[in-house]
Amino acid sequence: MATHKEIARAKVNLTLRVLGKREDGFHALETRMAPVSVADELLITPADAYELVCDVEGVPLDETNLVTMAVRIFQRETGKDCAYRVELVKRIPHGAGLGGGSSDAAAMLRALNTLEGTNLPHTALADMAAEIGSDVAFFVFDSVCDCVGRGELVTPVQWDYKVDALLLKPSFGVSTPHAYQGWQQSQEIKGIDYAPQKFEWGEFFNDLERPVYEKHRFLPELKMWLLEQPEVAGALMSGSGSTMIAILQGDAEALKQRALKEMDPTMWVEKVVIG
Ligand SMILES: C[C@@](CO)(OP(=O)(O)O)[C@H](O)COP(=O)(O)OP(=O)(O)OC[C@H]1O[C@@H](n2ccc(N)nc2=O)[C@H](O)[C@@H]1O
Ligand SMILES: Nc1ncnc2c1ncn2[C@@H]1O[C@H](COP(=O)(O)OP(=O)(O)O)[C@@H](O)[C@H]1O
Repeated sequence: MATHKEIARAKVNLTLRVLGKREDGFHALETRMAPVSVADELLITPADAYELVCDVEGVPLDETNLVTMAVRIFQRETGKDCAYRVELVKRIPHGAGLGGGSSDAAAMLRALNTLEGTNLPHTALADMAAEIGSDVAFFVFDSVCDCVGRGELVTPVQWDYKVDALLLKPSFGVSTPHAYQGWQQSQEIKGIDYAPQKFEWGEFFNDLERPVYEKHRFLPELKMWLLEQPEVAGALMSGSGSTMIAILQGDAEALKQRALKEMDPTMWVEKVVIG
């Protein structure tokens, strides 16, 4: 059988409201998430036993990899062998708030559902996904969704837009648990704009900016710098960071070159389409 290719798109959070801490330690959320055009790839070939390889260093290749977790849950729930060699081609940076690992896991569930001929509905895959992580169910649908609960209760929404954006990620990442832990005690930094931004496609805000900006002062500086640039219609941190989303109203390349020169030459910068 030929190699099966599954695309795992990254996400951004267009809105993220933290409602409070739950008894199980997770935080209750309301978030609208949207896929973006930057993506990892899973190249899947039949083999004697399951095996995972990756083209970049630093991604765990043991049972903690979210792709492997997806395989184990699928095997348990369906009784299938899932003997494949999976080549993971990483293009989504990690610790970025772009959900790379979560998207890889959901892509693996979608691929197994096709390759093993199980034809499970998205809702059944989303139940498996929720065991892996709060964000994973969203990636099963691979479309704009409103997510509640701890993020795992997902409803696809009609969203007929294609929005050009520039993603900018400094070389440091942000730990998701740390972002949530700091939420309750955190304060706004004077002079930084946290207010919801309004677009024809909806609102744009993120309650995790407050705790993350307190710890990583470069991020609010980057946001405010972006908001002053003529090419930028809006700017917001994605998820728990450290990626900043700049909504474009002008030339992406000119903005990218200026950001690298004036803010940080080591940033990962990528032009994407949201939606
Ligand atoms: C913040 C968000 C926004 O979309 O994404 P990222 O920015 O990390 O990509 C998500 O809520 C991240 O989802 P995900 O990365 O799947 O989180 P999980 O593995 O389930 O949880 C990691 C840890 O984050 C905290 N956590 C996560 C989700 C949630 N609703 N409340 C929490 O408090 C918990 O401390 C948990 O142990
Ligand atoms: N398939 C995977 N790709 C990337 N990271 C993974 C994967 N599986 C597990 N991880 C671990 O998850 C961590 C968070 O990665 P990721 O989900 O891509 O970022 P984020 O939580 O910021 O969206 C990584 O540092 C890595 O140790």
